[in-house]
Amino acid sequence: MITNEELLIVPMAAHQLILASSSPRRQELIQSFGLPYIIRVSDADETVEQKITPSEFVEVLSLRKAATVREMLEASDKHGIIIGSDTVVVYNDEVLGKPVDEEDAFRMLKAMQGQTHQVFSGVACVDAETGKQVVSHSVTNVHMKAMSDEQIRRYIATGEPRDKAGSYAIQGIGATIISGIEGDYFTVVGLPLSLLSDMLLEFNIQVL
Ligand SMILES: Cc1cn([C@H]2C[C@H](O)[C@@H](COP(=O)(O)OP(=O)(O)OP(=O)(O)O)O2)c(=O)[nH]c1=O
Repeated sequence: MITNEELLIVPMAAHQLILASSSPRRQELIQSFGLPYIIRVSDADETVEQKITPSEFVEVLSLRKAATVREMLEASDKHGIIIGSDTVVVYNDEVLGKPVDEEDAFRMLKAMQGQTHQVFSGVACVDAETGKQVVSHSVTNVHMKAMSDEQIRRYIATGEPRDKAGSYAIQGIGATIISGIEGDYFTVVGLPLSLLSDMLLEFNIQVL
């Protein structure tokens, strides 16, 4: 016979996170929760036509990534919480995504060196079964050291800037060009774990 206590535990254990991301960084970070998860990559269109603020932008895209995965799931697989996330760098009112090529990366790093920029990361949680949505974002200020053109070129030659918003990775050799941050580190890496754990509480998922 199943006791009431067991009944409380069973639905929690059955919870599953569905990470809607192709980003190896996000995949690594979600592992740290120690909860069962699977990955389903969304093919969401990442263009936004209307003029919106960076916080709206990352929230819209995070939700779109999660919602696209929900549409892709077979009815029988619609269990768990789908997590979508999007990260952009904002400097001088310009929203910087991933560089299109090395010149684009150079342009971004040249502008941001010696200055402070902001990193916005959005997170969307969507219940695969009910469609319930919770969306939020977090912002971190990042101070980048002054760099010569030669240093910027050397960094680009490492290949690290290629698939990163703002053309750098704080978790890689890019750490050496950052002098400090104000705010959450994981917001910069691309998945605000602290914010996400709070959001999951709204789906009765307790990370700790
Ligand atoms: C600023 C910064 C960004 N990034 C990365 C995180 C994201 O992978 C990427 C921003 O691109 P996104 O478009 O947010 O994500 P993605 O296309 O890589 O993955 P998906 O949409 O499938 O989830 O930049 C770092 O890894 N380190 C950093 O310091």
